[in-house]
Amino acid sequence: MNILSIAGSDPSGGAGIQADLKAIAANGGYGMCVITALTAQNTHGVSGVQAISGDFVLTQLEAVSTDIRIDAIKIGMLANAEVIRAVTSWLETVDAPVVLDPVMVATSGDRLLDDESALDSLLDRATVITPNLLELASLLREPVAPSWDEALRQAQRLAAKHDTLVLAKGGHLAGADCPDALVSAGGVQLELHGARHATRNTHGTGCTLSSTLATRFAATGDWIAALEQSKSYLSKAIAAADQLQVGSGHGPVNHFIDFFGTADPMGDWWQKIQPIREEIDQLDFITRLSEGTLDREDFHYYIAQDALYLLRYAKVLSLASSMAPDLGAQRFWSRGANGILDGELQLHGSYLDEFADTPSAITLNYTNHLAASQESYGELIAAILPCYWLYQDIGKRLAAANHAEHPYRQWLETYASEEFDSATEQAIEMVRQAFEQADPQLRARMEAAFIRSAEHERSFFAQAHENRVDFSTA
Ligand SMILES: Nc1ncnc2c1ncn2[C@@H]1O[C@H](COP(=O)(O)OP(=O)(O)OP(=O)(O)O)[C@@H](O)[C@H]1O
Ligand SMILES: Cc1ncc(CO)c(N)n1
Repeated sequence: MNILSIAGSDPSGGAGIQADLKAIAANGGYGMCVITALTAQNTHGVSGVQAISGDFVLTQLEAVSTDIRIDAIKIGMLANAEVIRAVTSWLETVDAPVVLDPVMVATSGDRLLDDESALDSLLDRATVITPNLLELASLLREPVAPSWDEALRQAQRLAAKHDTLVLAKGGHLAGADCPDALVSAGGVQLELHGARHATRNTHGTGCTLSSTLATRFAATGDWIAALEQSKSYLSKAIAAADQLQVGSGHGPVNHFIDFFGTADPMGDWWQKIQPIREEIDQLDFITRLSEGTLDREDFHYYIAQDALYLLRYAKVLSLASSMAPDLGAQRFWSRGANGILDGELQLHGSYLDEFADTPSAITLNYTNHLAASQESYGELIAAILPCYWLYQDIGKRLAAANHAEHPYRQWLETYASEEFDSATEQAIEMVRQAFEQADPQLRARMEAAFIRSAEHERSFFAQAHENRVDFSTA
């Protein structure tokens, strides 16, 4: 589907044609853009506008339409009457559906159209007009609707006046709800209510919604389905906006959230290792440990290997501490290393006559993977994380099976403590922060390191029963 955006440029990338191209691509369309104006703007506001001449807007439009099939058009900022005349005359030569976002002021309050009445000539050609509450009132030359019900009546009047559909947007209303409604001359066709996300990063929501609507209509041929899909996409993009950290004012929405994970990347990782978590739960080692029927010998084999693992793991935590970007993280990983050396390993020692000195192949593989992840801090702590998170998760279930006579009572208690919960939560947060700062390549490496460690955890638990592969030297 080829979608043409006719709009202004926002060099900060969150609104205008930049937002349109991102939204069109994220929704499966091929985006094209004819630029009507250059703006100088950022997340705080607009500091300059330079309109393109009507003639050159027309030259751009003709270059596109004489060569490329256009499946839908989205119109945004038009700057002035000259540009509007150029676009209106060109539209007589094409019959694609038009979503017209009557952009008059930016989210920051800056004006983006010098003569609002000039829009009138274009409204009849639109298929859908998408005004916010202020633009709706302005197009009708009426006062701003004081309530959503009145906004719906205004939308109906505008639809009747121009024989179009009107998408009334309630983003500027006060309250927890963000309603939108598709209205025709006959009345409301579809009303959607979405939760208002608590974020100041809503720069470009209107641009994103209108270009998504054009794209989804080109794909479905149905305005109702197109609006449902568009609202759901925009809501996800707004919910994930704070992850972007672009600028210090009203930042952009997160257009590609569906490509790089759900709103919480850590939740997404946890989902991805679900099959591994299930396998661990079903291992003989875990079920027998929980029932208390695990052979002493198997338990000792595990504990001996785990002691060897922990000695190396403590070194890896110290390394993470030395690579940490801030004091809080440095202290956290260092405390983790100390906790192992002074706490967990004491417990292991209490089960063992002496520490084994030969790591199994499985133990060695896991610690080698940790050591191989030290190229960057993000990757290293992603590799470290499953050891916290899986033990905390499994620890909860094991603790539920614990009782005074349980042969492995002390071990079962260790990983179900509040301290371990809190350490796990902090470790997840450290990784989340590193992930948010990482570029896409590092994010991919972090995720791979995390999943690989989870796989090593499974093999580690399984090794007492399944494959005791020992290297002759280690
Ligand atoms: N905080 C929010 N949480 C959820 N949805 C929101 C939020 N803010 C705006 N929206 C949605 O964004 C879309 C655009 O609405 P709005 O009324 O803000 O349009 P606009 O003023 O044209 O946008 P812009 O601010 O980009 O110019 C609507 O679907 C609205 O429901
Ligand atoms: C170029 C451009 N178009 C539209 C908007 C509306 O948000 C904006 N801020 N900038």
